[in-house]
Amino acid sequence: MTLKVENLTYYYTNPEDYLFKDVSESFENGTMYAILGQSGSGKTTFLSLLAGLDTPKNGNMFIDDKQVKWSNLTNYRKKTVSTVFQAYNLLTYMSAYENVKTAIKISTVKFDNEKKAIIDALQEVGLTEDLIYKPVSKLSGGQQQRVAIARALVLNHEVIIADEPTGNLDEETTNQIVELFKEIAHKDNKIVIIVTHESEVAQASDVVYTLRHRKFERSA
Ligand SMILES: Nc1ncnc2c1ncn2[C@@H]1O[C@H](COP(=O)(O)OP(=O)(O)OP(=O)(O)O)[C@@H](O)[C@H]1O
Repeated sequence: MTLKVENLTYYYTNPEDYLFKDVSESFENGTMYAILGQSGSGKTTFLSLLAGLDTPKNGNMFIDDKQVKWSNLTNYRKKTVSTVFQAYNLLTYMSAYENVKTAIKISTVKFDNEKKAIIDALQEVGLTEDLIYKPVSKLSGGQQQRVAIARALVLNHEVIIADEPTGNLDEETTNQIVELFKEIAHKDNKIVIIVTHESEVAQASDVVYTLRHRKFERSA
């Protein structure tokens, strides 16, 4: 699958003050992408367009050659893209199992064996059985991020987007989470796009973009 953007332009209030203009890039499955850039350069804004959470001032987005309608992003969010955040955004009073189950409940995905799908996703991210029924508030940051990744994986969407997913984690845990994202791209054949300011994440990625001077530069 290819996720393609064409002439993407975004500004908040003043068109002269655009964050980026006429960005045209393609994202392919089996590939991990990092997006770097100074604070305030517009990385999260760019990601919110790819995640179907906001619409650009101009430009188009395509899945393979099918145009995504900006006027109806619900379908795109339900079927194509899953997002992982820096602050995990889990329901902390619920267990890992229940967090993943809730994601299924609010989606359109149906499983013959839902319990197996949930446990498979939690095992894929390396959570052991003794952890998956505890409230996630009792888990470490790295373990909580694994739950958030399992929640994104269970729906089997083609595009996994992550905004500073290792921003709250120590170096060793960061490396483990980066390896996990790499496996998701390379073994599960997904498109993985990560906004980061960390060099470990960029070094592990197949392609690195930097948002600099309001332009995207590709450096790998
Ligand atoms: N809702 C908004 N209204 C107006 N300006 C905004 C809004 N959200 C963000 N901005 C501005 O747009 C610019 C880009 O913000 P964005 O969060 O995309 O940057 P970023 O590169 O992700 O930054 P960081 O690395 O600090 O998270 C910033 O100058 C920010 O202040």
